[in-house]
Amino acid sequence: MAEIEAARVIVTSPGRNFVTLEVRTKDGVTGLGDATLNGRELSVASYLGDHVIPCLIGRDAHRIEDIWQYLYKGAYWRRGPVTMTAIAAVDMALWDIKGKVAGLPVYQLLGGASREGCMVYGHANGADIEATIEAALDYREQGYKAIRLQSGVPGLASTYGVSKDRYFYEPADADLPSENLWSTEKYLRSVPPLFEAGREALGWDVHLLHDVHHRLTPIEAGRLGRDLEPYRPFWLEDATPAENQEAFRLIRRHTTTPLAVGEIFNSVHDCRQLIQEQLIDYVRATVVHAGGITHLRRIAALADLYQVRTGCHGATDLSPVSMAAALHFGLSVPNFGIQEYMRHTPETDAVFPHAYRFQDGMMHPGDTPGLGVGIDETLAAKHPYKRAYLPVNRLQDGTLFNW
Ligand SMILES: O=C(O)C(=O)C[C@H](O)[C@H](O)CO
Ligand SMILES: [Mg+2]
Repeated sequence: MAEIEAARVIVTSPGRNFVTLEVRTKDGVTGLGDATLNGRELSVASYLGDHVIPCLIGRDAHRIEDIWQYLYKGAYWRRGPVTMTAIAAVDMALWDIKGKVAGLPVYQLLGGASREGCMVYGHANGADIEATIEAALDYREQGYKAIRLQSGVPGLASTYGVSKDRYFYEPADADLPSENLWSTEKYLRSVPPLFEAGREALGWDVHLLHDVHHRLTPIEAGRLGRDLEPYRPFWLEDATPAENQEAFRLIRRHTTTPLAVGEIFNSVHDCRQLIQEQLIDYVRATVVHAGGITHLRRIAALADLYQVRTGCHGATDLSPVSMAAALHFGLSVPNFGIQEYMRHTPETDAVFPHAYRFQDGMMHPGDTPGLGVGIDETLAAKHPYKRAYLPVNRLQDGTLFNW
């Protein structure tokens, strides 16, 4: 028995907001879990502080599955990003504790390494094709084996995924949601030339990826997928909103470009049909928003039956605690595909010292017992919470559109 004596929520903003749960046992072992929900951070902090932590005190931290079921079924209100992020934070913290008590890195508790490291993809973006390709060449120089290409769209003032800073793209950019303008026609014309230039400059030994960010209808996505086929993209991400999972049947009918979706999923039920009908190739559900390591393993196990691989979300709003958990998961799971790696700023890395490392396009979680991430609370306290929102997106006639 590792009795839970206390738990608390730490909110810090070293360049961007992070919500972290710390769980402590009577023996003084602590575990960390990420509870960050971009733009809605304080709702999870309250869910944990007001409703979850009181139920944790006195429980056995080793009973990870039982506590997961207790928080999921016991709340009566199932699923949803706030609930599943809160459960994820508890789950990560408990795996961290179990690893520390066992003296083993979490991936060893999950069955051990299935590979030497996790292939990651970096983000190359630029205002135009030339700038994007220049950034991509830089990533290749650093050893990346997979690069996401996002470029400004000619005729549109700003485009999602294209930052002012070369390495540290931050989508939650304002105190109230900023507004982007969107034109599907202009966008659809801009992507094939980007990939043509990408193959010309980078050759064929690097994987190229692209994120549509839910902005196309299924038939438009089918056309884009088909137009990109000559350049063999690794995947086309979030081609259309996935609340209606059947929509992906229409895309599949028109293209063999591999499809990835799921960064906003929070449960296996969000992707059950997508997986069982083999409508996608990669599922992007992630540790922090899909119920922790415990639930993500369930999603991966279902996906494995249908030859769907993992491709976990890993943007900057997923804290280093999530990145570590994703790497322990990715190293162990049989059907790992790729891991997104959007680097954190040096300020974030200083608040969350970690054991994971990048080398030659691959990442490894390290062999420190537990997840291998700490929190420097003195430093964290110097970065108070600052409200920040993701932008909204409108068509040129003012219609609010998908983001
Ligand atoms: O990393 C990606 O693929 C994204 O689409 C980033 C998201 O916009 C971001 O994480 C939202 O919080
Ligand atoms: Mg995305």
